[in-house]
Amino acid sequence: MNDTILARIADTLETRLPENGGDPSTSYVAKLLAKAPDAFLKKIGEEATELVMASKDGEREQIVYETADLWFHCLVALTHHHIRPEEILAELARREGLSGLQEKASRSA
Ligand SMILES: N=c1c2ncn([C@@H]3O[C@H](COP(=O)(O)OP(=O)(O)OP(=O)(O)O)[C@@H](O)[C@H]3O)c2ncn1[C@@H]1O[C@H](COP(=O)(O)O)[C@@H](O)[C@H]1O
Repeated sequence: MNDTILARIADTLETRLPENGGDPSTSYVAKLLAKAPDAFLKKIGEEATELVMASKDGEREQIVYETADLWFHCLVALTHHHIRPEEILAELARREGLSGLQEKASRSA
């Protein structure tokens, strides 16, 4: 049983894939996936820009809202590529405690 919100949303998004019978006339996600990758890439670009603007303005509520939009559209992209959010969480866990500066230095070593 997938009990995190990201896993539950991913489960739903998988049902919207064209090969799983996703119907663009009843589902926003199926509409995006039917026109993959261009449709969701356009939305990711738009939502990222909206987050940049909200951050510039320092509007707390708007930052939360736009980040949710961006994360959601990233989940749609992952669904298209058959990548589960758990893989992203595992990658973040792998990086936990490793300073970005340290990691960058190790690349040039
Ligand atoms: N979390 C979301 C979610 N967040 C945002 N959105 C939609 O993403 C779109 C964001 O686009 P904008 O804010 O730019 O609004 P817009 O201008 O109307 O959008 P466009 O027509 O330009 O694409 C809106 O239509 C939102 O409703 C979402 N749509 C769906 N979900 C999840 O996905 C599930 C499946 O959705 P359907 O496939 O539509 O049933 C839902 O049950 C939710 O859990």
